[in-house]
Amino acid sequence: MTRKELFKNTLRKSVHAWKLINELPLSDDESLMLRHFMDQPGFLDLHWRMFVPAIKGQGTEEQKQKWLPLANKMQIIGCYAQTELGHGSNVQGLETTATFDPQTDQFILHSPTQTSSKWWPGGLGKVSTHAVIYARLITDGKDHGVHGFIVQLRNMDDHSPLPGITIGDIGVKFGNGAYNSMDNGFLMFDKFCIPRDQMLMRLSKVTREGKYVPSDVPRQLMYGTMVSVRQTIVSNASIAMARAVCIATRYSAVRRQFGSQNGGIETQVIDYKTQQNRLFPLLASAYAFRFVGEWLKWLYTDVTQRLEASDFATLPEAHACTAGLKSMTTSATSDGIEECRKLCGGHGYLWCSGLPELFAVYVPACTYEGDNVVLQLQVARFLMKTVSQLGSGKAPAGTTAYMGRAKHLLQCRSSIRKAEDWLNPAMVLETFEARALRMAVSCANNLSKFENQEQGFSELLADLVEAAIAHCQLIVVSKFIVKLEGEIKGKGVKNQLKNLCYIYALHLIHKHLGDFLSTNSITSEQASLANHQLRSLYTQVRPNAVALVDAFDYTDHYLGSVLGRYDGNVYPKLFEEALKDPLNDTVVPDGYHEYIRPLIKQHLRSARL
Ligand SMILES: CCC/C=C/C(=O)SCCNC(=O)CCNC(=O)[C@H](O)C(C)(C)COP(=O)([O-])OP(=O)([O-])OC[C@H]1O[C@@H](n2cnc3c(N)ncnc32)[C@H](O)[C@@H]1OP(=O)([O-])[O-]
Ligand SMILES: Cc1cc2nc3c(=O)[nH]c(=O)nc-3n(C[C@H](O)[C@H](O)[C@H](O)COP(=O)(O)OP(=O)(O)OC[C@H]3O[C@@H](n4cnc5c(N)ncnc54)[C@H](O)[C@@H]3O)c2cc1C
Repeated sequence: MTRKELFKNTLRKSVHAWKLINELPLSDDESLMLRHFMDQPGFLDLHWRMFVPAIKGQGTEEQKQKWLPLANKMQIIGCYAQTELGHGSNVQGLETTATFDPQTDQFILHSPTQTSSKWWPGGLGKVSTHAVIYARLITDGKDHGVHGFIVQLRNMDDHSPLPGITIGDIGVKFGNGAYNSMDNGFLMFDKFCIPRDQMLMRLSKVTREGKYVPSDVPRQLMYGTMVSVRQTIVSNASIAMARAVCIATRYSAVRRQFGSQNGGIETQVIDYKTQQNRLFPLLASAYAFRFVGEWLKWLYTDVTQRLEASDFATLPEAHACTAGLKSMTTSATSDGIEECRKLCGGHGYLWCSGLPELFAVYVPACTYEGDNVVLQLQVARFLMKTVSQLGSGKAPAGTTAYMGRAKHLLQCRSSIRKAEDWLNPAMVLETFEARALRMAVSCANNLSKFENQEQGFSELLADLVEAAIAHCQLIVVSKFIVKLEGEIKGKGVKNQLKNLCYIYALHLIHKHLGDFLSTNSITSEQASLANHQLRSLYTQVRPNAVALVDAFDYTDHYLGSVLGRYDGNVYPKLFEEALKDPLNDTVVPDGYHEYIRPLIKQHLRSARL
C-alpha cells in the first residue's frame, strides 16, 4: 500500500474495531485486546491510552463530566500533544505559551518560535478533533511552567483546522509500513484562544481574576499519563518479544544445516549450543517481562488507589519502576527482535518472515514515552536519593528494600561452590542484590567527591545508567522468582518456568560479567560454574522449546510469518510468497527493453568487432 492507502486502511480498521466494541459489546480489557490484535498503530491508541487518561488524571470533576462522555463515545477524538520540534525529553523546556487574558477570560495559545511547534503527537496530523496540549502557563507576566489544556483543533462539521491553527503530518517514518499507519503530526498556534475552563485544573487553577492557585497535590501528577502508558509498555514488550521468539524458535526447529552422517538427516539448527545461547535467553525474557508486567500493573493500580486517597508516598517508586522497566524491557526487546531475525539466517531478512516489520514497528518504543537513557537517569536519581538516606533511620521500602541490608550486601561473599548451587533462588537473588547495591553505592561515593552534585551527576552519567539497569534487572529476576513461589498449575509447567527463570538470571550474569566481577559479587570460578549450569539448562529446555512458544497462543494470522508457521511447512510457503511478488507478474521485467537489452546488445556488438 502507498502511505495514503495504508493510512486510510488503518482508519477503516480502527472504526470497525470501535463498531465491534460497541455492538458486542466488549469490556475495557476485551477492547484493549481487540485493538491489540488490530496490530497497527493508529489514532485509537492515543485517544484511549493518553487523551482520556490525561483528562481523568488532571481534570477537575466538572471537566471530567463535560469531556469524558464525549471522549468515551468518540464524539470527539483526542491526542496527547506534549513534544515539540525543539524539546521532547526536557518537558520543562517546552516553549508553547498559554497566556491568560483577564479581559476575555481566555487563554491565548501561541507558538513563539519554529522549535515550539508541536511535533510527533500520534493522531494529531490528520485525525484528532481535540488534543491535550502542554504549554507554559503565563498569568500577569509570570511563567508558572508547563500545564495541560484541552484544545479543539478542527471544525466538527468539515474537519478543517480552526483559524489560528496550522496542522499536518510530519512525514514518512522508519520502515515500509510499520508506524506509517499513524498520522504523527505538527501543530502551530497563532494566538489561538480557548476558554479559561479548558485548562486542566485538578493540579492548579487560574481564577477569573487571573490568580494562579497551586493545589496541595504534587506537581509531578502532571506526568501521570506517562506513568500509566510506561506501565503498559512493559507488558507489550513481552508480547513483542514472544512474537519474535516464537518465529525464531519454530524456524530453528525446521531449519537444518550440517551434521549429516552417512547421508543421513542434517542437524536442526536449534540443537547448536550457539543458537540456544542466543535464543533461549530471549525466550526466558519473554516470560520474565510478562511476569514483571503483571506485577507492575499491580503496582500501578495500587499507587492509583493511594493517589485517590491523597497518599503520595509511593509515587516516586512507581515513577522509578515504570520508567526503568519501560526502558530496560524495550531496549532488550528491540535488540531481541533483531537477534531473532539473525537467528533465522538469510530468510529472516525476507519481509515475509514477519521480523523486519515487527522490528520497524517496535523500535520507536525505545524513544517514545521517554528516551530510554533519559528514563534510566530518573531511576539513577531515585537510587542516589535512596542511598543518601541509608542510615538516616528511614528504611528503604518496595523495590529498594534490599538496600536496607546494605551492611551485609556490601561485604558478603557468594557461597556458590558447584554449578547446581546456581539453582538456589536465594543465592541468585543475593548475587543480583549485591551487584546492584555495590554499583549504586560506588556511584554515590564518586558523586560525593564532587563539590557540585549536579556537575558530579553529569560527569558520572554513564556509570549511573549502568547502576540503574542493574537495579531494574534485579527487579525482573526477583519478580520471576516470586512468580515461581506462587501457585502455578502443573508440576511440569513449574519446572519449565524454573528453568527459564535461571536461564534469564544466569545469562544476565554472563552478559554483564564485568559488573559482577568488578563489584566482587562473584568470583571468576563462580562465573564459570554459572556458564556450566546455563549449558545444562539449555539442554533441559530444548525438548520443550517449541511447546513453550506454542503456549503464547499466537495464531499464524497474528504472527504474519512464513518462518514461524505452526505447521512448520516453511519451504513451499516461501515459494508461494515469492511468486506473489509483483516482480514475478511477468517473466521479462519492465525495463528490460529500456536498459538490459541495449546493454547486452552493445556487448554482443563489441564482441563481434
Ligand atoms: C504509545 C506511543 C505514543 C507515545 C507517546 C509519547 O511519547 S508522549 C511524550 C512522552 N514524553 C516523555 O516521556 C518525556 C520524557 N521526559 C520526562 O518525563 C521528564 O521531563 C523528565 C522525567 C525526564 C524530567 O522531569 P523534570 O524536568 O520535571 O525534572 P526532574 O528530573 O528534576 O524531576 C522533578 C521531580 O519529578 C519527578 N518525576 C519526574 N517524572 C515523574 C513522573 N512521571 N511521575 C512522578 N514523578 C516524576 C522526579 O523524580 C523528580 O522528583 P524529586 O527528585 O524532585 O523528588
Ligand atoms: C513513534 C513516536 C511516537 C510519538 N508519539 C508522541 C505523542 O503521541 N505525543 C507526544 O507528545 N510525543 C510523542 N513522541 C515524542 C517522544 O515522546 C519523544 O521523541 C521522546 O520523549 C524523546 O524526546 P526527544 O525526541 O526530544 O529526544 P532527545 O532528548 O532529543 O534525545 C536525543 C539524544 O539525547 C540524549 N539525551 C537527551 N537528554 C539527555 C540527558 N539529560 N542526559 C543524557 N542524554 C540525554 C538521548 O538519550 C538521545 O540519545 C513520539 C515519538 C515517536 C518516535
